[in-house]
Amino acid sequence: MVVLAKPPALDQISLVRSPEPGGGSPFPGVPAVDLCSPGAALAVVDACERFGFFKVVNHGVPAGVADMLEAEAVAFFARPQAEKDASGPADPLGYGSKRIGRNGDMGWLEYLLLAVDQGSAVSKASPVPSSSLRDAVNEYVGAVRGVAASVLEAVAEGLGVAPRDALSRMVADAASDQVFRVNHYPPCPLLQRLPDSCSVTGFGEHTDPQLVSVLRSNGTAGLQLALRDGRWVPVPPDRNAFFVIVGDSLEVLTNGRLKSVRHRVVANSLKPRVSMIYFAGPAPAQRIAPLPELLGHGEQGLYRDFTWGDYKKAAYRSRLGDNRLDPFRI
Ligand SMILES: C=C1C[C@]23C[C@@]1(O)CC[C@H]2[C@@]12CC[C@H](O)[C@@](C)(C(=O)O1)[C@H]2[C@@H]3C(=O)O
Ligand SMILES: O=C(O)CCC(=O)C(=O)O
Ligand SMILES: [Fe+2]
Repeated sequence: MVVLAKPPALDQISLVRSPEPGGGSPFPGVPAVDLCSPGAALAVVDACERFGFFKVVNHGVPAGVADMLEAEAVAFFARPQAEKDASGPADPLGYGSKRIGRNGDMGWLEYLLLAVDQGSAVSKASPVPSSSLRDAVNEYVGAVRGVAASVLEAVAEGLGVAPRDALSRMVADAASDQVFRVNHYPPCPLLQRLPDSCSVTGFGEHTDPQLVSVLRSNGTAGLQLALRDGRWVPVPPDRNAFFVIVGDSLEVLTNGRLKSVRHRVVANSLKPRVSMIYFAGPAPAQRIAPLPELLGHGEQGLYRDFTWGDYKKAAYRSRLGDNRLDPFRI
């Protein structure tokens, strides 16, 4: 047996095996959908059923909106540690470094986690380090929540659910629980001392609890997703697209027809990765149960009744990699 000596800086961070090529059917690549094209609704549902993941292209959000936020984020993460720590520790909101959540998960990253108001502005409760960063987040979130709404409308239409806003209105609700996160994965030169088959965990494998998450990153690779057969595949970065991730709540609302997707980020030895993710969650009182149109006559839902508030509370007690839906399955 080969025993790997981990450099001390990585002591508490797990190593991951790099995806191995071969086995299973070949991954045809991440589906790309133009939400304005004819057939978009069916393409969205097909991608969500097969992968729980796709990318939105030709989305109409000006590149400058994301670039401005990325520049602000890079400037913030370059500040002295003590200044960044003044916006933390993340519990759950604010600046966090290496620790993810409250239950011992660790990754090679630092981040800012913020709550978003209905006016798509960062909520007053979130510790935002500067007014220029706040302005950039507000402008970006204002645009990206429109993408999330269009995706949820396409899902409803593609599944034949009426009205078309049956899902998107859960996120538009005045009390909806929207979260925004900027992750910075610094280069991890220590990786070069590990065998090629090994990587360092940036963000450990997990599913997102919300309905959908909309992710945009810079051009640095690292995101991977688990295919339905359990194989991990890398997602080529595309700074001009938004990646959409199906979350646990959408899985339940569609009675398992769309399944949430496990994903993770591995560290890069040379280049920093910056990602920004908008998590579209419903109001705490929202009942998360299969939409009646998606249940056949007399068919039972696969999950016991719960509200988003119940689920979020349970999620925050879980470890990142736990299968959080399991206790809710009938
Ligand atoms: C370990 C954890 C971090 C997390 C809360 C949790 O207890 C389990 C879910 C995690 C997750 C994953 C998706 C999002 O990044 C996130 C903000 C969320 O809503 O659920 C994180 C939570 C977090 O980092 O606080
Ligand atoms: O940083 C990334 O690319 C993905 C992070 C992620 O999955 C998350 O924050 O939930
Ligand atoms: Fe995630």
